[in-house]
Amino acid sequence: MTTAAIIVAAGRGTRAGGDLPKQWRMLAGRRVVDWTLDRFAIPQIGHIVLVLNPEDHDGWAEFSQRPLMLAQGGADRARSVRNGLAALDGLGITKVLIHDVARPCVSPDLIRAVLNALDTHPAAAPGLAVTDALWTGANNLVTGTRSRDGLYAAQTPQGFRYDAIRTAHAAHPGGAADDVEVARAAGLDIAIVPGEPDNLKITRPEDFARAERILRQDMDVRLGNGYDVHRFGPGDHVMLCGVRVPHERGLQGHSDADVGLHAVTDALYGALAEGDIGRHFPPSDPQWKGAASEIFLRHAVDLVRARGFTVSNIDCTLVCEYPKIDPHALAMQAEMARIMGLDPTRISVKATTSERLGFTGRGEGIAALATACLVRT
Ligand SMILES: Nc1ccn([C@@H]2O[C@H](COP(=O)(O)OP(=O)(O)OP(=O)(O)O)[C@@H](O)[C@H]2O)c(=O)n1
Ligand SMILES: C[C@](O)(CO)[C@H](O)COP(=O)(O)O
Repeated sequence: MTTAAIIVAAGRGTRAGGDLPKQWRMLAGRRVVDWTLDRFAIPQIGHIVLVLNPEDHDGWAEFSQRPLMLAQGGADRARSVRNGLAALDGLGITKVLIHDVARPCVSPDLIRAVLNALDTHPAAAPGLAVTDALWTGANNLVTGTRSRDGLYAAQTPQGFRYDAIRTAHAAHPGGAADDVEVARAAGLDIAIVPGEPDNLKITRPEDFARAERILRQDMDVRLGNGYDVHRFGPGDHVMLCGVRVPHERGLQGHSDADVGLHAVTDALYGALAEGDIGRHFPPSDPQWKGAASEIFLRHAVDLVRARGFTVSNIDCTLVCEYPKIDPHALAMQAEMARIMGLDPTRISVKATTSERLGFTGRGEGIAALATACLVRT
């Protein structure tokens, strides 16, 4: 995939106030950075570079575990962008989008419109035609008027043919407000794509409330549940939530019989009203014999993303007397987070016995239940 997005997130957000730089603050239940990154999780984009401030140690630790590239921020926005562009060297990138982390309400439609415009132009960016009358002023008095004709408010993502913007940034003396300014200095033609009024940049404290209203207005929340059971048989380990757990017996099944991953996968399909694992991976099909259940979970997560949803959280409960789950629960959480490309704090793995009652109580098998919450904005 030769299209990349650079999300510049190294600023300090001084105008927005607050205890943390604005990208790390909560907005409609998630951090600003999470909203923005999710907007770019579309099939057309193959690589995402997140540009982080060297002081944001927790961010570096967290995002280095994710399927993302990281680059170090510079002293100003333009230098952060340059570092992001350099991180993409040698990957054969043809188109690149450059976006402010502080614009979490950007729509996937706008992202696609900018990308499409790059088929016919070396550069393209969203601009919002100015509709208000314009004045000059001083000391709270109007000192003049200006024509609004031909004026646009600049937005991001700004899109470029990669080689052209890499060369343009290398030649620019610095101090540009945005990448369009850099591209213009290099003589590139820049197409204006209609911007979106909701694609605001969080700049001042009051912008958080507006962004929150925008993100909540179209929120679509879906819940799904999953339930699965596998019977014990011969073996020396069980696969549970992606982790190999030593045990005196194994679980029987057509695949690797990972009852935990199956319940989570079914919860995701359920939330999308997309049936269950059996519909997507029929047990009658020999190619799934002994298959790693990670394949099923990845398929469900890809479907979630293709439908425009993100996984908000997962809660999985394993029901068995033995093996004891507690010593493995953190590894299971980490493994599911890896498979699903999620932060581990969004995934819960817990276990209960059934007080020696029923088939799980008699040690005949293991059951798993899962709930998934999906969100589309
Ligand atoms: N050295 C910098 C400065 C800014 N940015 C990013 O550039 C975008 C637009 O900048 P702005 O809104 O000005 O953000 P801040 O610089 O964080 O805000 P402020 O100017 O209020 O401190 C933001 O996503 C910001 O994180 C960056 O990556 N590196
Ligand atoms: C790039 C930009 O978002 C275009 O509107 C903007 O210029 C960056 O933020 P700043 O407030 O100008 O630093």
